[in-house]
Amino acid sequence: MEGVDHLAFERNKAQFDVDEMKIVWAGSREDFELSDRISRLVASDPVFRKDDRAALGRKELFKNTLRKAAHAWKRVIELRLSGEFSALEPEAYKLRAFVDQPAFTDLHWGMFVPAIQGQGTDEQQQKWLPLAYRMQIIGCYAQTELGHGSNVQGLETTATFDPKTDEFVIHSPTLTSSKWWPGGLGKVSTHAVVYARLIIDGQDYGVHGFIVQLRSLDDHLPLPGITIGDIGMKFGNAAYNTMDNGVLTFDHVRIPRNQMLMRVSQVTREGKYVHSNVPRQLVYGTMVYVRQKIVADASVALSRAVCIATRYSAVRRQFGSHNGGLETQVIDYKTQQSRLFPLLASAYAFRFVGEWLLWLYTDVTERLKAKDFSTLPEAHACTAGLKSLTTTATADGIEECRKLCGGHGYLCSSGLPELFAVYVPACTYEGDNIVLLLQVARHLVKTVSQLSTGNKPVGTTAYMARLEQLLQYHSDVKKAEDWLKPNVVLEAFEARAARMCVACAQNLSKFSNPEEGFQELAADLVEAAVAHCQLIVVSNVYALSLLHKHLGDFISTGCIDPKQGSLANEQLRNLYSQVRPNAVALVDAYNYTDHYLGSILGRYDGNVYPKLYEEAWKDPLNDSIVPDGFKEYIQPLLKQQLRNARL
Ligand SMILES: CCCCCCCC/C=C\CCCCCC(=O)SCCNC(=O)CCNC(=O)[C@H](O)C(C)(C)COP(=O)(O)OP(=O)(O)OC[C@H]1O[C@@H](n2cnc3c(N)ncnc32)[C@H](O)[C@@H]1OP(=O)(O)O
Ligand SMILES: Cc1cc2nc3c(=O)[nH]c(=O)nc-3n(C[C@H](O)[C@H](O)[C@H](O)COP(=O)(O)OP(=O)(O)OC[C@H]3O[C@@H](n4cnc5c(N)ncnc54)[C@H](O)[C@@H]3O)c2cc1C
Repeated sequence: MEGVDHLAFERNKAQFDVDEMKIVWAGSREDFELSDRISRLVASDPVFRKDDRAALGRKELFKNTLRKAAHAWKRVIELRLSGEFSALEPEAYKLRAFVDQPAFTDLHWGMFVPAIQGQGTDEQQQKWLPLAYRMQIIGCYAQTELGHGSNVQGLETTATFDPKTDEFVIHSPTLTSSKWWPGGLGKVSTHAVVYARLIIDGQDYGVHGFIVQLRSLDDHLPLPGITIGDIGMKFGNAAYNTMDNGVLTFDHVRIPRNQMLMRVSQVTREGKYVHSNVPRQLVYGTMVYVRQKIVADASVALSRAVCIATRYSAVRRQFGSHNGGLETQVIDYKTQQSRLFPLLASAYAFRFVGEWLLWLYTDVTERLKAKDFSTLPEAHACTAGLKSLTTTATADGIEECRKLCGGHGYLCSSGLPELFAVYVPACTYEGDNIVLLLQVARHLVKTVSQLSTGNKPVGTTAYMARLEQLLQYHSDVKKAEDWLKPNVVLEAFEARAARMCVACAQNLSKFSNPEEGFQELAADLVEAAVAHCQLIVVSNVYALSLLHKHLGDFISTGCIDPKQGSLANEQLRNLYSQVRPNAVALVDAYNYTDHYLGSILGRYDGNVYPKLYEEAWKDPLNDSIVPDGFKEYIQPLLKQQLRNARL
């Protein structure tokens, strides 16, 4: 029934103030009001409709994306959403988020602009940023090649300095050096920040960034020497196919010398290479920025899936009917709770860890401006590790939510297949998750090895300073409620991470060649890195379900014994019972519109069955009663069977 709240009985059970929780989730009252206003604005605009997306072919889908991006930009300007003429303002960023369709603009604003801001000199910023802010040029981030993505130092594209003309010659010497993957490159970008090996007088100075114009600003055709196109359909139907991930090769393309991004190092008119007194890793700065953004976005994607699965689990009933009464809501099954509630808790935990990481990133940015590079390794390890941890958990969590919705979760109208397909590449882009965990492991092993030299660990590794105590630690939990004390949980996680790191460091020391040892022990190192990253995010329910999931680690490192493991599980069951009456209210606190959720199963009013039924009839296959192809392919079969039957 329209207008009836089928979930009202669930909402009435809530034991907390949902409106207050909406503000906690949003970050502040101001943020809440902004999100609320912009999400409604997007939901009520027919151009931003997305319920028809799954049935569109690639070309229509792409054109639809261009239309939405252009309309979003128009809205930003018309409504003066941002004080400045830029889509980097929070209002414009939210508008893009609620439009919910990946587009070239993500890479323009999310990587091209930040690359110039972070690696361009003041002069370069003054020249390029106003053009980019007004979208008079559209840029992408062209780093990955057909042959190399993770190994940035292995890139093959060359930028050779020509002192005669004061230019760089950008060239793709091999097939594997073709740029491959950059979003926005395939069909839209006029410019790119291209990462290439700098060659001066035959000497290779490693990978640097260059601003290169790709297409004419008049007719959009590729400039001479440039071959460019889309790399083809990707996983899922609509999903990430709204994006024109591209291929690009250069045949001796010339650009002026001043288009090398020169904040970190410079090439003079005479062809002299000058490296500023800053770490070369600043060339990787854009990746650090985007990894932090990806962590902040993980809670959004996971919370959408959890919202759908929670509401639907309260609507869906199976078994348990007595005397013709109602069947049991599937959310009341303990197995459903043990799969769903840790994800609900994770979404909240990731929301808060995202805020913390933004603080850390802002802090390191301020320090870098003051030429203090001391916290850069910590910022790199935290952004890399948390990007890996949160995207893996979110991708797995979305898929779990699909299963939690049974068969109907497999329908596109549940919103879950597309959410999964659009999200899962986050485990790969901006750094493959395993490759990033190995970076964290390097940081941890280094921290452990420096303890003997008296180096005091700081930031998220500060717990290592208490190594002796953590190596002696054994949990003193005696009853289930003891696991409710935050300190008890935290210490167990600290001891587990510390012991796993120390074990890795000890095993590494047995190798005469440390690099060989690192390769050999990589799987253990990744597990130690995960333990460290989980320590960063632990909080009550979330922590206990993790402890239960990784019980083997906690017992084998001697932090807790099997009895204490069972007590944690007992406490977890108690906590699930406490979450149960609040579950629907906890997902209401995300304040998502039905437009944004894009899911019949997750509708706010819980009116699932009539709407599912209605939606099925909208499928293009139901446009005709007898399908196209009947006469050619089905009828002859049927007739033949009839003939055979007569024989
Ligand atoms: C409206 C706005 C919308 C905004 C939306 C934004 C969100 C957009 C979302 C989605 C769009 C999709 C975007 C996808 C884009 C991409 O994928 S771009 C390509 C990304 N590529 C990668 O991430 C490549 C991964 N590989 C690497 O990062 C590196 O190659 C490596 C770190 C794995 C190894 O680098 P290498 O130079 O070989 O380093 P090592 O020898 O291992 O280490 C040397 C030292 O450098 C330190 N280090 C490494 N990286 C960094 C860093 N980023 N920052 C600081 N320091 C770093 C490392 O720890 C070593 O230190 P020590 O010598 O002290 O041990
Ligand atoms: C949707 C999408 C959008 C993208 N957008 C952009 C973009 O805008 N710009 C851009 O430049 N790039 C972009 N990329 C490329 C992306 O950054 C790379 O794909 C990513 O960094 C992974 O690199 P790779 O593909 O080389 O993976 P590989 O490194 O080839 O990974 C293959 C396997 O090898 C393993 N592996 C690799 N190295 C190691 C190691 N040292 N130790 C152990 N295992 C290892 C990995 O774990 C993985 O299992 C995008 C990719 C995708 C999927």
